[in-house]
Order: sequence, then structure tokens, then C-alpha cells
Amino acid sequence: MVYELPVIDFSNFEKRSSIISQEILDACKTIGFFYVINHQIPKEMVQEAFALSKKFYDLPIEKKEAVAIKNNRGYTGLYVQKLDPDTQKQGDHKEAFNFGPFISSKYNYPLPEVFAESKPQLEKFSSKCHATLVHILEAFAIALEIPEEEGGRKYFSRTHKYDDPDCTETLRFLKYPRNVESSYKEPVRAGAHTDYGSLTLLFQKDIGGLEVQASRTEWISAPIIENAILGGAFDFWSNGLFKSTMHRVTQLPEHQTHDRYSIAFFGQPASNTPLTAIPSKIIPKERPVHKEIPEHLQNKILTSGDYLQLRLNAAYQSSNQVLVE
Ligand SMILES: O=C(O)CCC(=O)C(=O)O
Ligand SMILES: [Fe+2]
Repeated sequence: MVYELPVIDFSNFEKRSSIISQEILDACKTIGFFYVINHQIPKEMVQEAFALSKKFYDLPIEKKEAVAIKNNRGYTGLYVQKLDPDTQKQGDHKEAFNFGPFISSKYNYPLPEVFAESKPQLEKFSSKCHATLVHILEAFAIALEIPEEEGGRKYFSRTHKYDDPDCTETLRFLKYPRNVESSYKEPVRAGAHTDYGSLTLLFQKDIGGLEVQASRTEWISAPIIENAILGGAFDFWSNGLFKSTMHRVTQLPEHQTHDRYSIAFFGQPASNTPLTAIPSKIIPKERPVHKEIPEHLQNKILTSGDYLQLRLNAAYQSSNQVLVE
């Protein structure tokens, strides 16, 4: 079977919502990844976000380290995170900056000057990512036929609120610098992993490298599609109905000569949300064994915050940074 990532056209959502929702459901039950085109994030806004990201990464290392990650917000340097802690000997060859939500230009975490002076722009982009995420989640809710009394198509909006004090959604600017050091032995630049939240939106630019384990054994490339967002779904909360597909950033020859930038927006239910079965007759009643959580927690109800913390602890275990206090 040849696997290809589906491209889902979000135009005219109100008129075409049942078709779009079915396409989303099919994609999430099988491959776990899909592209979204004709979404509501203007291309200029994405380009500006990439330009701002470059401005930050061009700063001297001391300026970046001054805003080192804490409580999952801030800067992570090269080799700090291991997205595949069971296999990787060295951390990922990438830098990252994690933002929390911006609300009316208020931002409660450390910010370097280049970002502080662009707060309105960052807020616009980040809240637009959130709105797009909620829009896609609405398609999930339609496909799952969530009963009206449970919130119907707005079911996921209830737990995904940008201005919720328990919102743990993260906008992340990533850079994979060129010229991999000769001491760097990993065949990947970001280890194979599944994401930690409800839905991830990913923006790629110029340089590819993302691969998806579509068939569960073989890797296929997730090429850059102009103005498309790549979406990835959640298995934990859907009791395995949706596939959280393994993905990684592999080394390509062009990575020797070109920096690779990407942007992710990680959707999360508010941290106090219990991840009980989604009220849908399509969702399996029981949660299958989940390899990312320890045995004693397999039959327990975890909150979104518990689950996130487990995954973050694993990915940063070799680093001394305190992530959530
Ligand atoms: O940089 C990319 O293309 C992928 C990043 C990613 O998968 C992640 O940060 O979870
Ligand atoms: Fe990822």
C-alpha cells in the first residue's frame, strides 16, 4: 500500500462541513497526519512569524540562554531535548523557543527584546493558530457525532480556551542549524516521537526533512506544500481511534548548507481537563495500553496536565532544567 498524506481543503467550511469532517476522521484513523489548505491563517502572517524567529536565532547565544526554558516556556539550546529518549544517545540537533498564550499583549513569561517589541504581532499569530486549531477540532467533533448535550460541535472548544489560566498550549519556533558537528552521531535531527497534545499544527519553510511513519514501519516524507499546515492527531484521548503517528526530522544533504526553520502550535486541553473517553459512539470505551505512560498509570484517568508532564519529563530527563515547578 502506498501511503500519502491527505490534503484537506477547509474552504467553505460551513457548506462542506460534513465532507471535511469525514476526511479528517478518515485521515486521523489511518495515517494520523494531514495537510490543511485554504485555512484562515494568511501567508504573510506565517512569513512574518518566520522572519521574527530568524531575528531571535541570529542573536548571540548568551541572549538566548538568558531566556532559558522554565515551566515549558522559553529557549532550549542544541542537544537539550531528546524527542526519542529511549533510542537517542545525543539530544536533538535543534534550538527551540516556546511561547505561552498572549492575552491583550500581556505575557507572563520571560521574553527576549526581539519578541517583547513584537508582542502584538506574536499575539495575532498565536491567537490565529489557536482559532484554526479550534476550527479543526470542530471538524473532529462533527465527525465524532458528539451529542448536543455534551457540547456537540463545540465540545473541544470548551476545553481549548486561549485565555484559560490553565491553558498549556504552546507556540514553538524551531531552528535546526546547518553544519552538523562531526561529533554529532544521530541519523536524525529530531528524534522519532508522537506529540503530547490534542492536535499539532506545523508550518514548514524552504527546507524539508520531516518524515512520518505512515505505515507504522516505514517512513515517508512530509514534503513542504505551499501555504499548507500539517496537522497531527491524538490517540491518548481518543482511546486509540485516532493515530498519533510517529514523526521525526531526518538528516538531508541540504541540512549541511541550510538552516531549517519550522513552527509548531501544540493544542492542549486545559491542564485540569480529565482525559476521560470523549462522548462519542465511535470512540472505543477502553483505552488501549499506551506505551508512553508507566504501567501503574495505565488504568488511571489522567488530566491533560499530568499527561503533558509525563511526556516532558521523559524528553528532558537528561537536562537539569526544571520544566514545571
Ligand atoms: O520541525 C519539525 O518539522 C517537526 C517538529 C516536531 O515534530 C515537534 O517539535 O514536535
Ligand atoms: Fe512533533
